[in-house]
Amino acid sequence: MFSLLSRSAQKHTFKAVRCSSTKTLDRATLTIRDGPIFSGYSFGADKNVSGEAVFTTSLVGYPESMTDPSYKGQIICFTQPLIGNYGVPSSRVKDQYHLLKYFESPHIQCIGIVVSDVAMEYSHWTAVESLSQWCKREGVAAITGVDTRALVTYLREQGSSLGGISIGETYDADEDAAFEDPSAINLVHKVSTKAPFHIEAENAKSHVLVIDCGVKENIMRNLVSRGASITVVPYNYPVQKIAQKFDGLFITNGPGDPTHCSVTIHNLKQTMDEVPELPIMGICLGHQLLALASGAKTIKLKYGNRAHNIPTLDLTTGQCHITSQNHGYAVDASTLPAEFEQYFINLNDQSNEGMIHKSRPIFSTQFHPEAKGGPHDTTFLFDKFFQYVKEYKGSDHHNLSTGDLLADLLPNERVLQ
Ligand SMILES: NC(=O)CC[C@H](N)C(=O)O
Repeated sequence: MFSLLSRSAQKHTFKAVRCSSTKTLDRATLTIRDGPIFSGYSFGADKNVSGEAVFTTSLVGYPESMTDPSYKGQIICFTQPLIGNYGVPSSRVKDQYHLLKYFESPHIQCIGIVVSDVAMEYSHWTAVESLSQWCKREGVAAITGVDTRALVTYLREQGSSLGGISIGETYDADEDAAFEDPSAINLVHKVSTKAPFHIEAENAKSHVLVIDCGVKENIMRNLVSRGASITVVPYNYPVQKIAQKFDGLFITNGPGDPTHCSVTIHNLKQTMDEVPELPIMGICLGHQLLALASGAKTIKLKYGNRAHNIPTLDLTTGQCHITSQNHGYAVDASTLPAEFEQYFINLNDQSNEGMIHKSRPIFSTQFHPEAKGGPHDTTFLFDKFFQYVKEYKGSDHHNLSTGDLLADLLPNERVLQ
């Protein structure tokens, strides 16, 4: 059994664990700030990186997770011991909505990955390259041969930590480069669209405004496939000025500390004040921003929740759903304002997983109902949102006058379809 002493007291070093394909690979080291050091082998870009080291226990879905903009600036450790065996599909394949079929964004968003044993050979009918080739091509550091059980034990005991991957034969732990802390900056600014764009649904039944804080393709797919045309705007777009022209408002997932998005929080608050009947749904960062705009507070969790099988209780029905999650922050349920109630709670750590307005068509979830890949237990929440949209469209409150909206909104639009 290893002892997990702080690095100032003792730098605990783990030798590379046995893994396949190491003969041809360069040495690499994963260092946790004030924590252990792991020797391994590089199978990605020849590049030293640092960021927040987080772990996910999902068994599949590494292409989707690595392209999820919510992982921006993070080093993902996969606890599933063998990663890469089904290769990587093409980023060029699109679906009928012109959305990426296999990825959540066009590029890898995390800065590095850590695995116990990478599969350099792969087999899958959609695969066009190996995980190693993809990481190299995208400039992402990757280390194999790491005792991921020891790493996760450390992260669970000490909490989220900064880490660095360095490539090379010799590594001197005393010459650590400064660790970059991605939570110190507004990562949403890096991943949000720079200009509004529009996706027209065939035989559109509604028009939804989407605030892009780092949107996943499958969130847009879940909206458009339900007959909604969507207009997607940057995270800092003054949505309060145009919200009354839409049938609903959606706030997406995104990276980093939600409190950095003060402009989005301000805009959301004004929108809720000025268009009180507007249906609103938020996911993950979208949930946190909606909570902050309503007056609640967020907290940083010790090590976050990243998995595809987290049990979550729906407090309105008593039903448990298995959910996909990827977050390091959470809404402090004790600070929810009186007009909201908790919607879901996490059955592992009791943290807040959603809120719902007591009288208005507004709700949000910390977990991911769009979950790609899977599970799909909670996609009914998109149907709930569109039920709200339908009722709003049929109500007196909503005088839709789209008119020249798109022309005003999208001077240099990227209209898809
Ligand atoms: N997936 C997300 O939207 C993540 C939300 C936020 N960045 C967090 O880590 O809590």
